Amino acid sequence: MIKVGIVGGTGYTGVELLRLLAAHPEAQLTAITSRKEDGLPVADMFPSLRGHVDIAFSSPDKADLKQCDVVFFATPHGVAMAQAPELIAAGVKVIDLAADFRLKDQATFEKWYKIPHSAPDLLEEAVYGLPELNHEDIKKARLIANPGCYPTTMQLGFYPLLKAGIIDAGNLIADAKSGVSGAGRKAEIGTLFSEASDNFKAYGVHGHRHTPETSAQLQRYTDQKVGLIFTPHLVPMIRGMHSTLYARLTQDITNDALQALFVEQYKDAEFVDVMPFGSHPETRSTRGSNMLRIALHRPDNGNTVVILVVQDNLVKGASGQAVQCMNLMFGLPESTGLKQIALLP
Ligand SMILES: NC(=O)C1=CN([C@@H]2O[C@H](COP(=O)(O)OP(=O)(O)OC[C@H]3O[C@@H](n4cnc5c(N)ncnc54)[C@H](OP(=O)(O)O)[C@@H]3O)[C@@H](O)[C@H]2O)C=CC1
Ligand SMILES: CC(=O)N[C@@H](CCC(=O)OP(=O)(O)O)C(=O)O
Repeated sequence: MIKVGIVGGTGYTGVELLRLLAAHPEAQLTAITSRKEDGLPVADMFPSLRGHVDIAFSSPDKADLKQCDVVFFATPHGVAMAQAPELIAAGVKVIDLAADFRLKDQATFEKWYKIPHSAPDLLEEAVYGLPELNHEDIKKARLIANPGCYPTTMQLGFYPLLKAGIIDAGNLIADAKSGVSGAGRKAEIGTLFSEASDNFKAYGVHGHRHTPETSAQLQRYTDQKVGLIFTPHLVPMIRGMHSTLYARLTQDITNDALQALFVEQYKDAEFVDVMPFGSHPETRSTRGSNMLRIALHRPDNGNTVVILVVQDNLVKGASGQAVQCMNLMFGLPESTGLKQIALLP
């Protein structure tokens, strides 16, 4: 059994990790931290876990994380970088759901996250945890930088076209919508029911930290200079993410050939569903599951491809993806414990 620790077990990605790992046949929940709930049985806070999780929260300074084989950090940016060096030196694998190790360039990280990086020596070693594109490196990794939720949709949507060299990489556009759980469980005015429900708005239009993350990753796959305009929106639902991506074709290609590119690229990807050309994927078709669905469109058969991508921000956009990485790091089949079918309605 893989002994698992979770730092930040009371947040939304933390409890999602608990839901997935409690049902994982090879994982043993060993330490779960909370600064505020030290000693409280986990299932007292989350009754959905009664009968499945029988340990209590412990404060991060008391939790013996070094006895674990892997520790997930489901914490705000800046927490994992403080503890990862010691854990890794002790032979513990680390999976950070925050952004501490996602950007290789320290200055870019500090510019966007406005905190000094305390473990820059680990930036080079960290492996970006997007299994569909980084499978082999993840298997060997000691430290995983789990991708942001929006960047997962943007990368998996643009990648086949970029790799084929048939789009203008300098003019990528992503118009994306997230459910409110994307902002986490912490108390904030913007996520109050009366602020976020029956309402719809864009945010971060002049610049969002997921733009440099996505651009830096996409840049690995093309010689052209990547240019990305990304506009996130908050939609009045709890879970779910819908990204509408636009790319300009630079070569003649039929719709069948476009579709074939995506089908071929993801034929072995258990968690990417390339739907029939012209489909309209719904966020609820991924709710609670680790599946990401993609559908291609070509308005008026012109030179713009529209790529629709949906996922559950808490599963494929965060905790499910992190468990997928754990499976690879420990030599397990990638889908172990991740076969949940989406909830409908
Ligand atoms: N929500 C989402 O859809 C996604 C989130 N992420 C990223 O995952 C991370 C977690 O997000 P989310 O679960 O939404 O956040 P939440 O705000 O819901 O939870 C944060 C958790 O971190 C703990 N925590 C906060 N500060 C510290 C600290 N200094 N030391 C130790 N623990 C701390 C909190 O617990 P306590 O106060 O009890 O200690 C809580 O359990 C974030 O970095 C987020 O950006 C990534 C992709 C998607
Ligand atoms: C709706 C909402 O607020 N979403 C979050 C993104 C969540 C995520 O992926 O976060 P990290 O990259 O910070 O880990 C945001 O836009 O800040």
